[in-house]
Amino acid sequence: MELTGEYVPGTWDMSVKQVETYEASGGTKGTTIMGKPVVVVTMRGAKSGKIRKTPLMRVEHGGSYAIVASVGGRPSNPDWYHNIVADPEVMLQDGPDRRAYTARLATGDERRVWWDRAVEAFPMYADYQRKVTREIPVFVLDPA
Ligand SMILES: C[C@H](OP(=O)(O)OC[C@@H](O)[C@@H](O)[C@@H](O)Cn1c2nc(=O)[nH]c(=O)c-2cc2ccc(O)cc21)C(=O)N[C@@H](CCC(=O)N[C@@H](CCC(=O)O)C(=O)O)C(=O)O
Repeated sequence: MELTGEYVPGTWDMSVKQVETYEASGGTKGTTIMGKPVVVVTMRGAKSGKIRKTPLMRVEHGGSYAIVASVGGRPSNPDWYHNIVADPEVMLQDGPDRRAYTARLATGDERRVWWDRAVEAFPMYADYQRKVTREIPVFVLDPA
């Protein structure tokens, strides 16, 4: 189910520009960072109700994805974390493919499995986790 409403870009220029390039090229440009694949997740703002779009590392397995609220190892969760908690119905664009997913916070064994997949896809996640005391949240996105 498509998310409708006014898109309001975030405040990190790098992320905003990556979304613009990704979408303007139909998912053929701006699809990597540091040589690793990136997806774009569209969500609803928890406070504003506006449409928000966030580029995140691509972690995929069996048609489901994980998105990792690492924010480069900052001490607090990113704003987008609160959006997903408030409304788990998102769109995820992986290259040219854009589909609806339902997100859930991974815990216990499931988080361990997906965390390992995430670190395999983007090893810096392990460095980020070592830097912070918070347990970096991992959401699993299943096809809606
Ligand atoms: C800077 C802030 O963005 P943020 O949601 O905290 O997200 C910070 C970063 O995680 C975000 O920029 C990511 O795209 C960075 N990032 C990754 N960030 C990650 O956390 N994990 C990744 O795997 C990741 C990969 C990645 C790849 C490429 C790239 O270009 C960036 C990448 C922001 O733009 N805030 C807005 C508000 C955003 C928002 O969603 N507000 C909500 C309210 C949220 C709340 O309730 O607190 C609303 O509209 O209602 C603002 O201050 O105006």
